[in-house]
Amino acid sequence: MAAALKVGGSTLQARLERDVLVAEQSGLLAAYNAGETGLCFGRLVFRDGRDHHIGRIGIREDDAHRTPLVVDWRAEVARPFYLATGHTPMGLRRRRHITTHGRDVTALHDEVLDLEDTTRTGHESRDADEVLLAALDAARTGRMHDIVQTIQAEQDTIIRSPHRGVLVVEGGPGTGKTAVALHRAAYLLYAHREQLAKRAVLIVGPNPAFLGYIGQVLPSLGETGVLLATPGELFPGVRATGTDTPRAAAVKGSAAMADALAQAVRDRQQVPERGAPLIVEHDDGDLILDWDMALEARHKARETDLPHNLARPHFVFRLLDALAEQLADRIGADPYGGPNFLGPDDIALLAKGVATNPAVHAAIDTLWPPLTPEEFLTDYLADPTHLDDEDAAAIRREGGPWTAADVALLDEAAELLGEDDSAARAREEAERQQQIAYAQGVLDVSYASRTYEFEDKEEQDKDASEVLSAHDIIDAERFAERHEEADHRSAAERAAADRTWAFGHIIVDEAQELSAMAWRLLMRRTPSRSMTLVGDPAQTGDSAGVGSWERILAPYVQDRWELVRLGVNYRTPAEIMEVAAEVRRAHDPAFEPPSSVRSTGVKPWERTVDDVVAETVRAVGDELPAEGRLAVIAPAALHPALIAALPDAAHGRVPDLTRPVVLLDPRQAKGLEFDTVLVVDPDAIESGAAHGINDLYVALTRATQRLGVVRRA
Ligand SMILES: Nc1ncnc2c1ncn2[C@@H]1O[C@H](COP(=O)(O)OP(=O)(O)OP(=O)(O)O)[C@@H](O)[C@H]1O
Repeated sequence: MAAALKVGGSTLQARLERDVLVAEQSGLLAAYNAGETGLCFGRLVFRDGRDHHIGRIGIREDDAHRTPLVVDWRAEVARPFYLATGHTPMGLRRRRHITTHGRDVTALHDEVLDLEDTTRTGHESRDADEVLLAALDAARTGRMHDIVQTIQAEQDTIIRSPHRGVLVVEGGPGTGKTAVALHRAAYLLYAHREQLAKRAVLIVGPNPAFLGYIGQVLPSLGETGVLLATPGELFPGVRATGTDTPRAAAVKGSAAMADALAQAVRDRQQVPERGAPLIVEHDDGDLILDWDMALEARHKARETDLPHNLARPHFVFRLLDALAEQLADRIGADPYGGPNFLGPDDIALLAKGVATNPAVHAAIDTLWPPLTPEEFLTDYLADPTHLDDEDAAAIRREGGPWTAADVALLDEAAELLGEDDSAARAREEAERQQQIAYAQGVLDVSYASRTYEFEDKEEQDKDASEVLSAHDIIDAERFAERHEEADHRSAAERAAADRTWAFGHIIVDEAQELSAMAWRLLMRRTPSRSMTLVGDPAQTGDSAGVGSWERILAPYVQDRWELVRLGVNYRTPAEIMEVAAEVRRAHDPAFEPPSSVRSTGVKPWERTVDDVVAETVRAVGDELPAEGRLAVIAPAALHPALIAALPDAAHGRVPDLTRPVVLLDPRQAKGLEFDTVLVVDPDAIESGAAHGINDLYVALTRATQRLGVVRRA
């Protein structure tokens, strides 16, 4: 790859070749890297003698038949690895789990599924879940790992679901929703490589720390055609660094904003006041742009139903015509009432004068200005209209950085405004013509070399006529287009820079957190409506439930969506889950958490103290695992004191989760997990936000081993 990147040359041909090479090499590199960890993790021996090794990627022998050596876990033939049971062995005689460390095999676990088979390997395990439990018990690293070795049957069904529309995956904490969604992306990329590699997959997660946490999973499976983004990163060129009050975010996210913005765009299409026309100085006499004239032009422009910037030329041309006509009428008028003195040439000349007068354009611009989404929204937020007074006050802002909620509004504005890209298109067309000329040159060279190749041959003419050269089957225009297709960055990179990109599939984690305006944005990014949504009503700020999925999805897909549920908690041991469930039961006595797949025998502790910071520091000292990670989850207000007292803890907007101790607020902790978790001042977390109980529930369910609660006296 390094060599490929160094390939010099500024010609189009050299650049194309380099880009193709780099794309190829980076794909290969991802596959090789994936191969370094757990390349092969399973083996299936069938009763009929078939014997397959299963791995993260498929590998074939370099023989004439390209014999499979390792079968990709996503292939149909690998399915019994995840689904076969003693009850339904799916033709299996035995299933082996192979555990490796680097290039060494460190453990083998065999399961015999054919009871008549009496041969033994000595690796038979008594507990079928041994490999799963070992994976769940392992020390955390601060990065999510793939689960291909231990995908459970209920998860496998979702990962391979043939459903083409919107699939909603619901489940309590730690049920593997995120893991399943990521593996589904990997599966879809495998099963529909043709469509998806070109269109890329978008994964939307709640915050940058979470994206950092899950970012390695797909590359570790050899998949790179994926773009990860938070909802605040979905408008190319804009970085959302500001924050909104919860009230402002709620107003900006509400569906009513779509109408308000549409109205506000119409407000920017003005006409002069009646009786107060605009007077424009012009060499051939002042021009009078009045109410009537502008109203007629605006009516015609709006009739096109085009977005603001695209309808604008219609408005401009109508007015230019009307003003030229006004001038002609005035100059050429016959005082005795006869026909106009001016001939068509004179009129054309007058029209040209009007159309090239900058003052005319400046006047028209004040009525129907060309607008960028950024300009428009900045103005709108300074003086929000078409909202009730309280809502308007909540979002009013003069300048300042963009927020995540603004991003959906910018996208909405971009739709309403449209982009007048005629200048850019003219440039592109000129470039295309250049490429065609270049391609013609290449074809001419190939034609010349064809004659040369056959020069020595006796029956030169006959042979030559039977051999098709590039020249015979392709013309210069098509040749140029082909090169253009092979050109450029990866699909994911192109997608990241293009607001109008249509993704092949979108995965949304914490989907119930998204606002109505954010849904509008995401739906525009996936015209095919191929999506996997992940959420848990009990962990989100919304009063959710199936009803809310229907409310969100029905406007876009009617009833073409499917809900699946996961019911087993793989992360949190039973002891911790009991504490978390108790907290919820105080509000909802019937609450049932997902059942934990394991228990550790370690009970969570709780201490009530006056000085929560000092107690937290002591607890960090006591609880810090020898291996693995510890998180302190505390309300944001306590962070300055905790940062001072725990100087080694990672903290901030995107904390480094691979450090031994990390300080987070409850919202940042969403989706993450740690060996040990200390929850500080739970009462403040619970009362700190509208759905504080959900935030506390999230905080209490992040640990894989130990939980401590430091309560304020
Ligand atoms: N089949 C499995 N094999 C091994 N580990 C698994 C399996 N399923 C889930 N896990 C592990 O369980 C943990 C929880 O998974 P994940 O984060 O996907 O859950 P979640 O439902 O998204 O949780 P939350 O809603 O609480 O964020 C992860 O460490 C994941 O790797």
